[in-house]
Amino acid sequence: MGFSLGAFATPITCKAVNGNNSHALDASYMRRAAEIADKSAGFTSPHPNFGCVVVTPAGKVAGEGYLYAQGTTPAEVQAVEAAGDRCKGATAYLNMEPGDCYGDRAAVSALVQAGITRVVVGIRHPLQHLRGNAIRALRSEELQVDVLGEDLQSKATEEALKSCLLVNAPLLYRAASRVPFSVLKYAMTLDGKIAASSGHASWISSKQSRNRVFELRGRSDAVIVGGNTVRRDNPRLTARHGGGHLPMRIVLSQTLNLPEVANLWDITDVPTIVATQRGARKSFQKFLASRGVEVVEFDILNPKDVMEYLYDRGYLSILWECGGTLSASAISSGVIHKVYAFVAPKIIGGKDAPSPVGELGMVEMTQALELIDVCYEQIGPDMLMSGFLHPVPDLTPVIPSMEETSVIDPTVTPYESNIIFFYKTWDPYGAFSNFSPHAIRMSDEGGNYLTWPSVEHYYQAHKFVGVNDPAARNCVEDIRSAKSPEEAARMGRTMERQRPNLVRSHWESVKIDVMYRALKCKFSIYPHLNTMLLSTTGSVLVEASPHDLFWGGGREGEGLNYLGRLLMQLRSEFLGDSSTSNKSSITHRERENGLK
Ligand SMILES: NC(=O)C1=CN([C@@H]2O[C@H](COP(=O)(O)OP(=O)(O)OC[C@H]3O[C@@H](n4cnc5c(N)ncnc54)[C@H](OP(=O)(O)O)[C@@H]3O)[C@@H](O)[C@H]2O)C=CC1
Ligand SMILES: Nc1c(N[C@@H]2O[C@H](COP(=O)(O)O)[C@@H](O)[C@H]2O)[nH]c(=O)[nH]c1=O
Repeated sequence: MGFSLGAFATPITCKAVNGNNSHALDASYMRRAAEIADKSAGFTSPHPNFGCVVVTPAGKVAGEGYLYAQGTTPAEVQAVEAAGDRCKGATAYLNMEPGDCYGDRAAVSALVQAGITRVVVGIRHPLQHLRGNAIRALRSEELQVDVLGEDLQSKATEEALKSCLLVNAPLLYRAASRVPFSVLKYAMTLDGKIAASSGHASWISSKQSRNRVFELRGRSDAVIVGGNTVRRDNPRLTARHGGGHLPMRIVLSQTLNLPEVANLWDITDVPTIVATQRGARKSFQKFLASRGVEVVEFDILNPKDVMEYLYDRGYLSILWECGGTLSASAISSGVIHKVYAFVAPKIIGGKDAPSPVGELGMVEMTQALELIDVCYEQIGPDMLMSGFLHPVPDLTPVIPSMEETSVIDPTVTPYESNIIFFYKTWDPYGAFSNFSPHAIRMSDEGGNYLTWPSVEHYYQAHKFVGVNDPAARNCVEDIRSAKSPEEAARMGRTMERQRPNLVRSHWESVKIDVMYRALKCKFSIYPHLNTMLLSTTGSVLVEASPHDLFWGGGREGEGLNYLGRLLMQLRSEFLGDSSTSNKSSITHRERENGLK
């Protein structure tokens, strides 16, 4: 579950009373909203893709609209304008909750003023500071708002939800993983070669396939190749499909041993960045700069650091059009999310002819990376196979509904709740951190009381408690005597990774209760901590850990914030507001998915 103030602040006045039939209709209009949202992807600089479909009570589509580019007329405004009077009592389908970056409520106002009475939302806005705002505003205007996966749950709506996730996959990856969405594309012969053994590669795929590549480039913020591809192919890397967005071109070259004459140094139509190793060929760097090519130096040039850098520059999606050496490095670094393989019905042979992915260090077929959500499409004579290496992050079902929030802590009011962030122990509410130096005394399995230097010590050690193996028992003792909470965390995580056989069975399903017990003890035995916790009544508590997406809230609200939730639950119990007092009442369908 992800956390957002918007989610906590959503009242439960509007629950859909829908049968499966109406779910199927909702799903089909929502798929249409996602389909039209996607229209802008090829023509504008990448941005969230919004689509809106207005449907009358009689089931007729009265108006449609999609956002052409950031700052242009919102999809919702266009759709209600197109529908005119037929908006009265109609339903609006939005693939994504509108963003409200600058307090601009144009989308919400248009729906309200047009007389729309029901809004179906595909996914909540993935960015935490925008998530839930528009939904809350619409509900406060008495519109019925149904969110897929929250208010509407069925096979049909699941499929529609998927199309909403796909149409904004780059934004979701960016929000969840803090890297741009990366697609590896290559063209290969039927015998798996991306060039002849001479290195010659133009062309493997057909003209139709290459036109599709232009479209893919037009959907991306940048296209990446390695130095060898520049030397070998002298590519242009432009999107030549008749107008639209032109991606930035990026060359990754460690040696900077690149030709002085190259199409990529002509930046008349589109800029080029060369990413290189610090200090490489300074004279050539100067030459590139004189041509207007930007050079960015990295201490160690590797795909991960380059992706983090591009994330910081605000990039959403990257197309990798490199050869096998660089693609292997990118895949090994975990930065590639999706693959597009164009397979041409040609055989070139050649034992030294390059293949699309170089060395990954795998030796058994069982280690092979399996693509998910695979699609097959014939393009001219070629076959295009595409699929994901990582699942598209689904932030929607991880947002707690208001009911769940009320169960966790009834003191949190639907509107205008404050958020109190805590993380490092020296922060104002740092004592809420599990690393705070507050020892706890807890009874073990045999009923004997043991002292643990911090909640973190207790939590980490309990990964190995009850396992009938002397190594596990040693592990528990070693963690208990760790010098610091940091040390305990490091030991627990390392041991869990290196010796998974020592981890107690069902750890994933008991870990919340383990944490709950430790926290309950900590906030019961230290009166000043108890007072501090109660002083936060009415506020949402969030552990602002950017790394831990299970116990923490993540950098952009994408984390599940279980630590914050448990503290709110305890606060509520201490106030006598909840009947649950012996164990964590957080019963969550994602409990078993969390990682720490
Ligand atoms: N059919 C197709 O779809 C495609 C075919 N090709 C063909 O592939 C061949 C080139 O393949 P290949 O040499 O693998 O491709 P690349 O040039 O795309 O990648 C390798 C180069 O990337 C640079 N690089 C920077 N950082 C790294 C890193 N961390 N790990 C690895 N490389 C890094 C190096 O450049 P430097 O040496 O300058 O330091 C390295 O030589 C050519 O024959 C080309 O025609 C290429 C792309 C697509
Ligand atoms: N050979 C080959 C591809 N090669 C890729 O396309 C680049 C050339 O792009 P451009 O100069 O813009 O036309 C080249 O450097 C390599 O990255 N792509 C394909 O779709 N099919 C093909 O058969």
